[in-house]
Amino acid sequence: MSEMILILDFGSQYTQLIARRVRELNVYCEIHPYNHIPEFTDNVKGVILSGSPCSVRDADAPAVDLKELTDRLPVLGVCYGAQLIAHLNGGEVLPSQIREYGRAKLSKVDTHNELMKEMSLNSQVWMSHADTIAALPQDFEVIASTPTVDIVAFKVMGKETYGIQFHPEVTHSIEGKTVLRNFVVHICQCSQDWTPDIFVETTIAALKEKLGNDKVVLGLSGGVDSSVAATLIHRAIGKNLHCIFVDNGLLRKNEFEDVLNSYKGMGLNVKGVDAREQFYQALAGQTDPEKKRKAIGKVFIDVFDAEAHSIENVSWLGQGTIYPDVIESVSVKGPSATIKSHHNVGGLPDYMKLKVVEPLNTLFKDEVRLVGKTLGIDDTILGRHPFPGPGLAIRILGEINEERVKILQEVDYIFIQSLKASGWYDKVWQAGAILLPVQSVGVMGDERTYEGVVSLRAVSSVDGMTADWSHLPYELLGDISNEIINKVKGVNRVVYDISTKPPATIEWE
Ligand SMILES: Nc1ncnc2c1ncn2[C@@H]1O[C@H](COP(=O)(O)OP(=O)(O)OP(=O)(O)O)[C@@H](O)[C@H]1O
Ligand SMILES: O=c1[nH]c(=O)c2[nH+]cn([C@@H]3O[C@H](COP(=O)(O)O)[C@@H](O)[C@H]3O)c2[nH]1
Ligand SMILES: NC(=O)CC[C@H](N)C(=O)O
Ligand SMILES: [Mg+2]
Repeated sequence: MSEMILILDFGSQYTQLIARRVRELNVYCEIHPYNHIPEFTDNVKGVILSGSPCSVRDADAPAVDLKELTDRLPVLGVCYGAQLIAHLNGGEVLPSQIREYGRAKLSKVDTHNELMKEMSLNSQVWMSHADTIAALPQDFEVIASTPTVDIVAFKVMGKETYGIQFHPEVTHSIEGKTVLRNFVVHICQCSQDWTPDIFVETTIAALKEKLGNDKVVLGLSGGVDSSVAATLIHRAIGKNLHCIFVDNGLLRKNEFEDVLNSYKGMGLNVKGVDAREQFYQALAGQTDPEKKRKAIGKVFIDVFDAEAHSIENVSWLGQGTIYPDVIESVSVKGPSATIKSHHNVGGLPDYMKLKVVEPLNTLFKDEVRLVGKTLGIDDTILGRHPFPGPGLAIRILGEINEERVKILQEVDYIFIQSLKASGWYDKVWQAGAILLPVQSVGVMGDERTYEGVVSLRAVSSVDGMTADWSHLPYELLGDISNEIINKVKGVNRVVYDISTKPPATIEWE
Protein backbone atom coordinates (compact mmCIF):
# COMPACT_ATOMS: atom_id res chain seq x y z
CA MET A 1 0.00 0.00 0.00
CA SER A 2 1.40 3.41 -0.89
CA GLU A 3 1.92 6.11 1.68
CA MET A 4 -1.09 8.32 1.80
CA ILE A 5 -2.42 11.69 2.91
CA LEU A 6 -5.97 11.67 4.17
CA ILE A 7 -8.06 14.70 3.19
CA LEU A 8 -11.15 15.24 5.29
CA ASP A 9 -13.84 17.06 3.34
CA PHE A 10 -16.00 19.62 5.08
CA GLY A 11 -17.76 20.55 1.85
CA SER A 12 -15.42 23.10 0.27
CA GLN A 13 -15.63 23.66 -3.46
CA TYR A 14 -11.82 23.31 -3.51
CA THR A 15 -11.39 19.94 -1.82
CA GLN A 16 -10.74 18.09 -5.08
CA LEU A 17 -8.08 20.66 -5.91
CA ILE A 18 -6.22 19.90 -2.67
CA ALA A 19 -6.13 16.26 -3.72
CA ARG A 20 -4.84 17.13 -7.17
CA ARG A 21 -2.06 19.33 -5.79
CA VAL A 22 -0.94 16.62 -3.37
CA ARG A 23 -0.89 14.07 -6.16
CA GLU A 24 1.12 16.42 -8.34
CA LEU A 25 3.79 16.01 -5.65
CA ASN A 26 3.69 12.25 -6.40
CA VAL A 27 2.04 11.51 -3.09
CA TYR A 28 -1.13 9.47 -3.05
CA CYS A 29 -4.12 10.91 -1.19
CA GLU A 30 -7.78 10.20 -0.68
CA ILE A 31 -10.73 12.42 0.10
CA HIS A 32 -13.18 11.21 2.72
CA PRO A 33 -16.18 13.01 4.22
CA TYR A 34 -15.30 14.37 7.70
CA ASN A 35 -18.06 12.17 9.17
CA HIS A 36 -16.86 8.97 7.46
CA ILE A 37 -13.22 8.69 8.46
CA PRO A 38 -11.76 5.31 7.43
CA GLU A 39 -9.78 3.05 9.79
CA PHE A 40 -6.27 4.37 10.22
CA THR A 41 -3.59 2.20 8.72
CA ASP A 42 0.18 2.66 8.97
CA ASN A 43 0.39 4.07 5.47
CA VAL A 44 -1.54 7.22 6.43
CA LYS A 45 1.14 9.86 6.98
CA GLY A 46 -0.89 12.99 7.60
CA VAL A 47 -4.29 14.63 7.52
CA ILE A 48 -5.54 17.77 5.75
CA LEU A 49 -8.79 19.38 6.88
CA SER A 50 -10.53 21.14 4.00
CA GLY A 51 -12.43 24.41 3.85
CA SER A 52 -16.19 24.61 4.20
CA PRO A 53 -19.17 26.82 3.44
CA CYS A 54 -20.12 26.43 7.14
CA SER A 55 -19.00 28.58 10.04
CA VAL A 56 -17.46 27.04 13.17
CA ARG A 57 -19.84 29.35 15.07
CA ASP A 58 -22.90 27.55 13.69
CA ALA A 59 -24.72 25.35 16.17
CA ASP A 60 -24.41 22.28 13.97
CA ALA A 61 -20.97 23.09 12.57
CA PRO A 62 -19.26 19.99 11.16
CA ALA A 63 -16.48 18.82 13.45
CA VAL A 64 -14.16 15.89 14.11
CA ASP A 65 -12.45 14.40 17.14
CA LEU A 66 -9.43 16.61 16.64
CA LYS A 67 -7.36 15.33 19.54
CA GLU A 68 -7.59 11.81 18.19
CA LEU A 69 -6.10 13.07 14.92
CA THR A 70 -3.47 15.49 16.22
CA ASP A 71 -2.16 13.02 18.83
CA ARG A 72 -1.52 10.54 16.10
CA LEU A 73 -0.50 12.41 12.96
CA PRO A 74 0.57 15.74 11.48
CA VAL A 75 -2.55 17.80 10.69
CA LEU A 76 -2.96 20.80 8.39
CA GLY A 77 -6.20 22.81 8.52
CA VAL A 78 -7.06 24.92 5.48
CA CYS A 79 -9.42 27.88 6.00
CA TYR A 80 -12.41 26.30 7.79
CA GLY A 81 -10.02 23.53 8.84
CA ALA A 82 -7.73 26.12 10.45
CA GLN A 83 -10.66 27.91 12.08
CA LEU A 84 -11.86 24.58 13.45
CA ILE A 85 -8.48 23.76 15.02
CA ALA A 86 -8.38 27.19 16.68
CA HIS A 87 -12.02 27.02 17.78
CA LEU A 88 -11.89 23.49 19.25
CA ASN A 89 -8.80 24.43 21.26
CA GLY A 90 -10.43 27.46 22.83
CA GLY A 91 -9.36 30.15 20.36
CA GLU A 92 -11.75 32.82 19.13
CA VAL A 93 -13.31 32.79 15.66
CA LEU A 94 -15.45 35.83 14.77
CA PRO A 95 -17.17 37.24 11.70
CA SER A 96 -14.55 39.43 10.01
CA GLN A 97 -15.15 43.15 9.59
CA ILE A 98 -14.61 42.87 5.87
CA ARG A 99 -15.29 39.72 3.91
CA GLU A 100 -11.89 38.71 2.58
CA TYR A 101 -12.20 37.32 -0.88
CA GLY A 102 -9.42 37.36 -3.43
CA ARG A 103 -5.74 38.16 -3.50
CA ALA A 104 -3.70 39.18 -0.48
CA LYS A 105 0.01 39.47 0.24
CA LEU A 106 1.97 37.97 3.11
CA SER A 107 3.49 40.82 5.11
CA LYS A 108 5.03 38.56 7.77
CA VAL A 109 6.22 35.01 7.35
CA ASP A 110 8.29 32.85 9.69
CA THR A 111 10.49 30.96 7.25
CA HIS A 112 12.18 29.12 10.13
CA ASN A 113 8.93 27.29 10.58
CA GLU A 114 8.80 24.02 8.69
CA LEU A 115 5.48 24.87 6.97
CA MET A 116 6.62 28.30 5.80
CA LYS A 117 10.09 27.27 4.60
CA GLU A 118 11.09 28.98 1.34
CA MET A 119 7.98 31.18 1.30
CA SER A 120 8.76 34.72 0.21
CA LEU A 121 7.73 37.93 1.84
CA ASN A 122 4.91 39.58 -0.16
CA SER A 123 3.95 36.22 -1.62
CA GLN A 124 0.48 36.41 -3.15
CA VAL A 125 -2.12 34.16 -1.50
CA TRP A 126 -5.82 33.57 -2.20
CA MET A 127 -8.39 34.26 0.51
CA SER A 128 -12.01 33.19 0.62
CA HIS A 129 -13.49 33.61 4.07
CA ALA A 130 -16.05 35.57 6.03
CA ASP A 131 -14.91 34.45 9.50
CA THR A 132 -11.55 35.28 10.97
CA ILE A 133 -9.42 33.83 13.75
CA ALA A 134 -9.41 36.69 16.26
CA ALA A 135 -7.43 35.05 19.04
CA LEU A 136 -5.33 31.92 19.35
CA PRO A 137 -5.02 29.64 22.35
CA GLN A 138 -1.92 30.03 24.57
CA ASP A 139 0.23 27.36 23.02
CA PHE A 140 -0.30 28.46 19.40
CA GLU A 141 2.17 30.63 17.49
CA VAL A 142 1.48 32.86 14.48
CA ILE A 143 3.70 31.98 11.52
CA ALA A 144 2.27 34.24 8.78
CA SER A 145 0.20 37.45 8.48
CA THR A 146 -1.13 39.86 5.88
CA PRO A 147 -1.58 43.61 6.43
CA THR A 148 -5.27 43.08 7.26
CA VAL A 149 -5.26 39.64 8.88
CA ASP A 150 -2.87 38.92 11.72
CA ILE A 151 -3.48 35.19 12.11
CA VAL A 152 -3.01 33.87 8.58
CA ALA A 153 -1.06 30.77 9.56
CA PHE A 154 -0.30 29.13 12.90
CA LYS A 155 1.40 26.18 14.50
CA VAL A 156 0.50 24.40 17.71
CA MET A 157 3.70 24.43 19.75
CA GLY A 158 5.15 21.01 20.47
CA LYS A 159 2.85 19.38 17.93
CA GLU A 160 2.80 18.91 14.19
CA THR A 161 -0.54 20.70 13.92
CA TYR A 162 -0.87 23.67 11.55
CA GLY A 163 -3.54 25.96 10.20
CA ILE A 164 -3.62 28.34 7.23
CA GLN A 165 -6.36 30.82 6.44
CA PHE A 166 -5.55 31.09 2.72
CA HIS A 167 -6.09 28.42 0.06
CA PRO A 168 -2.77 26.87 -1.03
CA GLU A 169 -4.58 24.62 -3.52
CA VAL A 170 -5.69 27.37 -5.93
CA THR A 171 -3.19 28.65 -8.45
CA HIS A 172 -3.77 32.27 -7.36
CA SER A 173 -1.78 31.34 -4.25
CA ILE A 174 1.47 31.60 -6.15
CA GLU A 175 3.55 29.63 -3.64
CA GLY A 176 0.69 27.46 -2.46
CA LYS A 177 2.44 24.38 -3.69
CA THR A 178 5.47 25.19 -1.54
CA VAL A 179 3.27 25.13 1.55
CA LEU A 180 1.72 21.82 0.53
CA ARG A 181 5.13 20.36 -0.28
CA ASN A 182 6.46 21.51 3.10
CA PHE A 183 3.58 19.77 4.82
CA VAL A 184 3.45 16.58 2.81
CA VAL A 185 7.16 16.02 2.18
CA HIS A 186 8.94 17.67 5.12
CA ILE A 187 6.41 17.43 7.91
CA CYS A 188 4.63 14.16 7.00
CA GLN A 189 7.80 12.77 5.38
CA CYS A 190 6.10 11.20 2.42
CA SER A 191 8.62 9.83 -0.04
CA GLN A 192 7.04 11.08 -3.33
CA ASP A 193 7.20 7.70 -5.00
CA TRP A 194 3.62 7.54 -6.27
CA THR A 195 4.04 7.64 -10.06
CA PRO A 196 2.07 6.26 -13.02
CA ASP A 197 4.65 3.42 -13.31
CA ILE A 198 4.12 2.39 -9.71
CA PHE A 199 0.37 2.66 -10.14
CA VAL A 200 0.47 0.39 -13.18
CA GLU A 201 2.70 -2.15 -11.46
CA THR A 202 0.74 -2.35 -8.22
CA THR A 203 -2.65 -2.26 -9.92
CA ILE A 204 -1.85 -5.13 -12.25
CA ALA A 205 -0.54 -7.20 -9.33
CA ALA A 206 -3.70 -6.45 -7.33
CA LEU A 207 -5.96 -7.30 -10.27
CA LYS A 208 -4.17 -10.63 -10.77
CA GLU A 209 -4.79 -11.50 -7.17
CA LYS A 210 -8.40 -10.31 -7.14
CA LEU A 211 -9.48 -11.88 -10.43
CA GLY A 212 -7.41 -15.06 -10.48
CA ASN A 213 -8.82 -17.24 -13.24
CA ASP A 214 -12.16 -15.43 -13.44
CA LYS A 215 -13.63 -13.96 -16.59
CA VAL A 216 -14.43 -10.26 -16.99
CA VAL A 217 -16.71 -8.56 -19.51
CA LEU A 218 -16.17 -4.87 -20.28
CA GLY A 219 -17.94 -2.41 -22.57
CA LEU A 220 -15.47 -0.41 -24.63
CA SER A 221 -16.60 2.97 -25.93
CA GLY A 222 -13.51 4.18 -27.74
CA GLY A 223 -13.16 6.72 -24.92
CA VAL A 224 -10.19 7.17 -22.61
CA ASP A 225 -11.52 5.62 -19.42
CA SER A 226 -12.81 2.31 -20.70
CA SER A 227 -9.74 1.90 -22.95
CA VAL A 228 -7.27 2.38 -20.09
CA ALA A 229 -9.32 0.20 -17.74
CA ALA A 230 -9.43 -2.56 -20.35
CA THR A 231 -5.69 -2.39 -20.97
CA LEU A 232 -4.90 -2.71 -17.25
CA ILE A 233 -7.24 -5.66 -16.81
CA HIS A 234 -5.88 -7.24 -19.97
CA ARG A 235 -2.32 -7.00 -18.64
CA ALA A 236 -3.50 -8.81 -15.52
CA ILE A 237 -5.68 -11.58 -16.94
CA GLY A 238 -5.09 -11.64 -20.72
CA LYS A 239 -7.63 -13.62 -22.69
CA ASN A 240 -10.02 -13.85 -19.76
CA LEU A 241 -11.00 -10.28 -20.49
CA HIS A 242 -13.83 -10.08 -23.02
CA CYS A 243 -14.50 -6.63 -24.44
CA ILE A 244 -17.63 -5.58 -26.27
CA PHE A 245 -17.83 -2.57 -28.55
CA VAL A 246 -21.33 -1.76 -29.72
CA ASP A 247 -22.09 0.04 -32.98
CA ASN A 248 -25.27 1.86 -32.10
CA GLY A 249 -25.40 3.61 -35.48
CA LEU A 250 -24.78 6.89 -33.66
CA LEU A 251 -20.99 6.90 -33.75
CA ARG A 252 -18.85 9.25 -35.83
CA LYS A 253 -17.94 8.48 -39.44
CA ASN A 254 -15.63 5.43 -39.67
CA GLU A 255 -15.41 5.29 -35.89
CA PHE A 256 -16.57 1.72 -35.45
CA GLU A 257 -13.94 0.30 -37.82
CA ASP A 258 -11.15 2.64 -36.72
CA VAL A 259 -11.63 2.05 -33.02
CA LEU A 260 -12.08 -1.68 -33.45
CA ASN A 261 -8.86 -1.89 -35.44
CA SER A 262 -6.88 0.12 -32.93
CA TYR A 263 -8.12 -2.14 -30.13
CA LYS A 264 -7.19 -5.26 -32.04
CA GLY A 265 -3.74 -3.76 -32.60
CA MET A 266 -3.42 -3.50 -28.84
CA GLY A 267 -3.98 -7.23 -28.46
CA LEU A 268 -7.37 -6.85 -26.78
CA ASN A 269 -9.99 -9.50 -27.23
CA VAL A 270 -12.79 -7.31 -28.61
CA LYS A 271 -16.05 -8.24 -30.15
CA GLY A 272 -17.69 -5.62 -32.34
CA VAL A 273 -21.47 -5.85 -32.26
CA ASP A 274 -23.52 -4.29 -35.03
CA ALA A 275 -26.74 -3.21 -33.35
CA ARG A 276 -27.55 -0.25 -35.60
CA GLU A 277 -30.95 -1.52 -36.68
CA GLN A 278 -32.08 -2.10 -33.10
CA PHE A 279 -31.18 1.44 -32.14
CA TYR A 280 -32.76 3.05 -35.20
CA GLN A 281 -35.95 1.10 -34.62
CA ALA A 282 -36.14 2.19 -31.02
CA LEU A 283 -35.57 5.79 -32.05
CA ALA A 284 -38.04 5.90 -34.93
CA GLY A 285 -40.56 8.69 -34.46
CA GLN A 286 -38.92 9.95 -31.23
CA THR A 287 -38.19 13.66 -31.08
CA ASP A 288 -38.21 14.32 -27.34
CA PRO A 289 -34.62 14.55 -26.00
CA GLU A 290 -35.29 12.63 -22.80
CA LYS A 291 -37.24 9.90 -24.59
CA LYS A 292 -34.37 9.48 -27.04
CA ARG A 293 -31.87 9.07 -24.22
CA LYS A 294 -34.06 6.55 -22.43
CA ALA A 295 -34.64 4.55 -25.61
CA ILE A 296 -30.90 4.40 -26.28
CA GLY A 297 -30.12 3.38 -22.70
CA LYS A 298 -32.62 0.55 -22.86
CA VAL A 299 -31.40 -0.91 -26.15
CA PHE A 300 -27.86 -0.60 -24.89
CA ILE A 301 -28.60 -2.74 -21.87
CA ASP A 302 -30.43 -5.32 -23.97
CA VAL A 303 -27.56 -5.63 -26.42
CA PHE A 304 -24.90 -5.69 -23.73
CA ASP A 305 -26.78 -8.20 -21.64
CA ALA A 306 -27.28 -10.55 -24.58
CA GLU A 307 -23.58 -10.37 -25.43
CA ALA A 308 -22.48 -10.86 -21.83
CA HIS A 309 -24.64 -13.97 -21.66
CA SER A 310 -22.92 -15.44 -24.66
CA ILE A 311 -19.66 -15.56 -22.69
CA GLU A 312 -19.56 -18.64 -20.52
CA ASN A 313 -18.94 -18.31 -16.79
CA VAL A 314 -18.29 -14.62 -16.75
CA SER A 315 -18.45 -13.31 -13.19
CA TRP A 316 -17.13 -9.73 -13.33
CA LEU A 317 -18.12 -6.53 -15.06
CA GLY A 318 -15.15 -4.22 -15.74
CA GLN A 319 -15.87 -0.47 -15.68
CA GLY A 320 -13.88 2.68 -16.37
CA THR A 321 -15.26 4.57 -13.35
CA ILE A 322 -12.86 7.34 -12.34
CA TYR A 323 -12.32 9.22 -9.08
CA PRO A 324 -14.60 12.20 -9.73
CA ASP A 325 -17.47 9.72 -10.32
CA VAL A 326 -16.75 8.21 -6.92
CA ILE A 327 -16.36 11.52 -5.08
CA GLU A 328 -19.65 12.73 -6.50
CA SER A 329 -21.25 9.59 -5.07
CA VAL A 330 -19.96 10.16 -1.54
CA SER A 331 -20.98 13.57 -0.29
CA VAL A 332 -20.43 15.26 3.05
CA LYS A 333 -24.15 15.59 3.45
CA GLY A 334 -24.24 12.44 5.52
CA PRO A 335 -24.84 8.75 5.04
CA SER A 336 -28.34 9.23 3.65
CA ALA A 337 -27.06 11.11 0.63
CA THR A 338 -23.98 9.00 0.12
CA ILE A 339 -24.41 6.42 -2.59
CA LYS A 340 -25.52 7.29 -6.09
CA SER A 341 -26.11 4.28 -8.27
CA HIS A 342 -23.53 4.16 -11.00
CA HIS A 343 -24.94 4.95 -14.37
CA ASN A 344 -22.08 3.54 -16.40
CA VAL A 345 -23.29 1.49 -19.34
CA GLY A 346 -26.57 3.32 -18.91
CA GLY A 347 -27.08 1.74 -15.48
CA LEU A 348 -26.79 -2.01 -15.56
CA PRO A 349 -29.75 -3.81 -14.03
CA ASP A 350 -29.28 -5.90 -10.88
CA TYR A 351 -30.30 -9.08 -12.64
CA MET A 352 -26.96 -9.19 -14.42
CA LYS A 353 -25.50 -10.28 -11.07
CA LEU A 354 -21.92 -9.44 -11.91
CA LYS A 355 -19.30 -8.28 -9.44
CA VAL A 356 -17.79 -4.96 -10.46
CA VAL A 357 -14.09 -4.26 -10.98
CA GLU A 358 -13.03 -0.62 -11.43
CA PRO A 359 -9.24 -0.24 -11.56
CA LEU A 360 -9.32 3.53 -12.17
CA ASN A 361 -11.66 4.56 -9.41
CA THR A 362 -8.90 6.40 -7.52
CA LEU A 363 -7.63 8.47 -10.46
CA PHE A 364 -8.45 11.84 -11.98
CA LYS A 365 -8.88 12.11 -15.75
CA ASP A 366 -5.43 13.55 -16.42
CA GLU A 367 -3.89 10.80 -14.27
CA VAL A 368 -5.81 8.24 -16.32
CA ARG A 369 -4.17 9.73 -19.42
CA LEU A 370 -0.71 9.46 -17.81
CA VAL A 371 -1.37 5.84 -16.90
CA GLY A 372 -2.55 5.26 -20.47
CA LYS A 373 0.71 6.72 -21.73
CA THR A 374 2.73 4.46 -19.42
CA LEU A 375 0.76 1.51 -20.80
CA GLY A 376 1.72 2.56 -24.32
CA ILE A 377 -1.83 3.36 -25.46
CA ASP A 378 -1.95 5.37 -28.64
CA ASP A 379 -2.30 9.16 -28.46
CA THR A 380 -5.26 9.00 -30.84
CA ILE A 381 -7.20 7.27 -28.06
CA LEU A 382 -5.74 9.19 -25.11
CA GLY A 383 -6.18 12.61 -26.70
CA ARG A 384 -9.76 12.07 -27.80
CA HIS A 385 -12.41 14.65 -27.13
CA PRO A 386 -15.18 13.47 -24.82
CA PHE A 387 -18.05 11.98 -26.78
CA PRO A 388 -21.46 11.50 -25.17
CA GLY A 389 -22.80 7.99 -24.57
CA PRO A 390 -25.96 8.60 -26.68
CA GLY A 391 -23.65 9.74 -29.48
CA LEU A 392 -24.91 11.72 -32.44
CA ALA A 393 -28.49 11.14 -31.32
CA ILE A 394 -28.35 14.13 -28.99
CA ARG A 395 -26.86 16.24 -31.79
CA ILE A 396 -29.66 15.50 -34.24
CA LEU A 397 -32.59 17.66 -33.21
CA GLY A 398 -35.89 16.19 -34.22
CA GLU A 399 -36.26 12.74 -35.67
CA ILE A 400 -33.32 10.39 -36.05
CA ASN A 401 -32.99 8.20 -39.09
CA GLU A 402 -30.13 6.70 -41.01
CA GLU A 403 -30.18 9.46 -43.60
CA ARG A 404 -29.92 12.27 -41.07
CA VAL A 405 -27.18 10.39 -39.19
CA LYS A 406 -25.25 10.12 -42.45
CA ILE A 407 -25.55 13.86 -43.12
CA LEU A 408 -24.31 14.71 -39.64
CA GLN A 409 -21.47 12.19 -39.86
CA GLU A 410 -20.18 13.86 -43.03
CA VAL A 411 -20.46 17.35 -41.54
CA ASP A 412 -18.80 16.28 -38.28
CA TYR A 413 -16.03 14.55 -40.21
CA ILE A 414 -15.16 17.68 -42.20
CA PHE A 415 -15.23 19.80 -39.04
CA ILE A 416 -13.04 17.48 -36.97
CA GLN A 417 -10.54 16.84 -39.80
CA SER A 418 -10.19 20.59 -40.32
CA LEU A 419 -9.59 21.13 -36.61
CA LYS A 420 -6.91 18.45 -36.69
CA ALA A 421 -5.25 19.82 -39.83
CA SER A 422 -5.19 23.35 -38.44
CA GLY A 423 -3.81 22.34 -35.05
CA TRP A 424 -7.00 23.36 -33.24
CA TYR A 425 -8.19 19.88 -32.24
CA ASP A 426 -5.88 19.69 -29.22
CA LYS A 427 -6.62 23.30 -28.28
CA VAL A 428 -10.36 22.82 -27.88
CA TRP A 429 -11.84 20.63 -25.18
CA GLN A 430 -14.65 19.24 -27.28
CA ALA A 431 -16.10 19.87 -30.71
CA GLY A 432 -18.91 18.57 -32.86
CA ALA A 433 -21.74 19.50 -35.17
CA ILE A 434 -25.47 19.67 -34.60
CA LEU A 435 -28.12 19.02 -37.23
CA LEU A 436 -31.03 21.39 -36.71
CA PRO A 437 -34.68 20.54 -37.34
CA VAL A 438 -35.15 23.42 -39.78
CA GLN A 439 -34.69 24.03 -43.48
CA SER A 440 -33.62 27.29 -45.01
CA VAL A 441 -33.65 28.80 -48.47
CA GLY A 442 -30.43 29.13 -50.42
CA VAL A 443 -29.23 29.55 -53.95
CA MET A 444 -26.81 27.21 -55.67
CA GLY A 445 -25.94 27.53 -59.36
CA ASP A 446 -28.83 29.93 -59.93
CA GLU A 447 -31.25 27.45 -58.45
CA ARG A 448 -33.29 27.84 -55.34
CA THR A 449 -32.44 25.30 -52.62
CA TYR A 450 -34.39 24.48 -49.49
CA GLU A 451 -32.12 22.40 -47.27
CA GLY A 452 -30.83 21.62 -43.82
CA VAL A 453 -28.90 23.81 -41.38
CA VAL A 454 -26.00 22.67 -39.17
CA SER A 455 -24.44 24.39 -36.22
CA LEU A 456 -20.81 23.90 -35.31
CA ARG A 457 -19.88 23.82 -31.61
CA ALA A 458 -16.36 23.98 -30.15
CA VAL A 459 -15.71 24.74 -26.50
CA SER A 460 -12.92 25.23 -24.03
CA SER A 461 -13.45 23.73 -20.59
CA VAL A 462 -11.65 21.97 -17.76
CA ASP A 463 -14.21 19.40 -16.76
CA GLY A 464 -17.32 20.04 -18.84
CA MET A 465 -19.11 21.67 -15.90
CA THR A 466 -18.61 25.14 -17.32
CA ALA A 467 -17.47 26.01 -20.82
CA ASP A 468 -16.70 28.91 -23.11
CA TRP A 469 -17.11 28.83 -26.88
CA SER A 470 -13.78 28.52 -28.67
CA HIS A 471 -12.66 31.57 -30.56
CA LEU A 472 -11.78 29.75 -33.77
CA PRO A 473 -10.29 32.00 -36.47
CA TYR A 474 -12.83 33.40 -38.96
CA GLU A 475 -10.76 32.09 -41.88
CA LEU A 476 -10.89 28.57 -40.50
CA LEU A 477 -14.64 28.78 -39.89
CA GLY A 478 -15.10 30.16 -43.41
CA ASP A 479 -13.14 27.29 -44.98
CA ILE A 480 -15.03 24.70 -42.97
CA SER A 481 -18.39 26.23 -43.91
CA ASN A 482 -17.48 26.24 -47.61
CA GLU A 483 -16.33 22.67 -47.55
CA ILE A 484 -19.46 21.46 -45.75
CA ILE A 485 -21.87 23.26 -48.07
CA ASN A 486 -19.98 22.12 -51.16
CA LYS A 487 -19.59 18.50 -50.15
CA VAL A 488 -22.54 17.53 -47.99
CA LYS A 489 -25.76 17.10 -49.87
CA GLY A 490 -28.74 18.31 -47.87
CA VAL A 491 -26.97 21.20 -46.10
CA ASN A 492 -26.98 24.76 -47.45
CA ARG A 493 -26.28 26.75 -44.29
CA VAL A 494 -23.69 26.58 -41.48
CA VAL A 495 -23.84 28.56 -38.24
CA TYR A 496 -21.46 28.74 -35.24
CA ASP A 497 -22.69 28.37 -31.67
CA ILE A 498 -21.33 31.19 -29.49
CA SER A 499 -23.07 30.32 -26.23
CA THR A 500 -21.27 29.74 -22.96
CA LYS A 501 -22.20 27.12 -20.37
CA PRO A 502 -24.02 28.18 -18.26
CA PRO A 503 -26.62 29.18 -19.30
CA ALA A 504 -26.41 26.98 -22.42
CA THR A 505 -25.10 23.41 -22.20
CA ILE A 506 -22.42 21.92 -24.41
CA GLU A 507 -24.77 19.49 -26.12
CA TRP A 508 -28.05 20.78 -27.57
CA GLU A 509 -30.19 18.01 -26.12
N1 LIG B 1 -20.50 1.91 -27.93
C1 LIG B 1 -20.22 1.30 -26.77
N2 LIG B 1 -19.96 -0.02 -26.74
C2 LIG B 1 -19.69 -0.65 -25.58
N3 LIG B 1 -19.65 -0.04 -24.39
C3 LIG B 1 -19.89 1.27 -24.34
C4 LIG B 1 -20.20 2.02 -25.53
N4 LIG B 1 -20.42 3.30 -25.17
C5 LIG B 1 -20.25 3.35 -23.84
N5 LIG B 1 -19.93 2.14 -23.34
C6 LIG B 1 -19.66 1.79 -21.93
O1 LIG B 1 -20.36 2.71 -21.11
C7 LIG B 1 -19.45 3.40 -20.24
C8 LIG B 1 -19.94 4.81 -20.05
O2 LIG B 1 -19.82 5.51 -21.25
P1 LIG B 1 -19.58 7.05 -21.22
O3 LIG B 1 -19.16 7.49 -22.56
O4 LIG B 1 -20.77 7.65 -20.59
O5 LIG B 1 -18.41 7.14 -20.13
P2 LIG B 1 -17.03 7.86 -20.10
O6 LIG B 1 -16.80 8.24 -18.69
O7 LIG B 1 -16.95 8.87 -21.20
O8 LIG B 1 -16.02 6.69 -20.37
P3 LIG B 1 -15.18 6.44 -21.66
O9 LIG B 1 -14.06 7.45 -21.59
O10 LIG B 1 -14.70 5.06 -21.53
O11 LIG B 1 -16.10 6.66 -22.82
C9 LIG B 1 -18.10 3.31 -20.93
O12 LIG B 1 -17.04 3.41 -20.00
C10 LIG B 1 -18.19 1.94 -21.57
O13 LIG B 1 -17.87 0.95 -20.62
O1 LIG C 1 -21.48 9.99 -21.59
C1 LIG C 1 -22.30 10.90 -21.71
N1 LIG C 1 -23.61 10.61 -21.70
C2 LIG C 1 -24.56 11.55 -21.83
O2 LIG C 1 -25.74 11.25 -21.83
C3 LIG C 1 -24.10 12.89 -21.99
N2 LIG C 1 -24.72 14.07 -22.15
C4 LIG C 1 -23.75 15.02 -22.24
N3 LIG C 1 -22.55 14.45 -22.14
C5 LIG C 1 -21.24 15.09 -22.15
O3 LIG C 1 -21.09 15.76 -20.91
C6 LIG C 1 -20.44 17.03 -21.10
C7 LIG C 1 -21.34 18.15 -20.63
O4 LIG C 1 -22.44 18.20 -21.49
P1 LIG C 1 -23.68 19.19 -21.32
O5 LIG C 1 -23.07 20.54 -21.12
O6 LIG C 1 -24.45 19.08 -22.58
O7 LIG C 1 -24.41 18.72 -20.13
C8 LIG C 1 -20.10 17.09 -22.58
O8 LIG C 1 -18.79 16.60 -22.74
C9 LIG C 1 -21.11 16.16 -23.22
O9 LIG C 1 -20.66 15.60 -24.44
C10 LIG C 1 -22.74 13.15 -21.98
N4 LIG C 1 -21.84 12.16 -21.83
N1 LIG D 1 -13.28 28.79 2.57
C1 LIG D 1 -13.62 28.45 3.79
O1 LIG D 1 -13.27 27.40 4.28
C2 LIG D 1 -14.52 29.41 4.50
C3 LIG D 1 -14.71 29.06 5.94
C4 LIG D 1 -15.85 29.85 6.59
N2 LIG D 1 -17.08 29.47 5.96
C5 LIG D 1 -15.59 31.34 6.40
O2 LIG D 1 -16.31 31.96 5.69
O3 LIG D 1 -14.67 31.89 6.98
MG1 LIG E 1 -17.34 8.27 -23.37
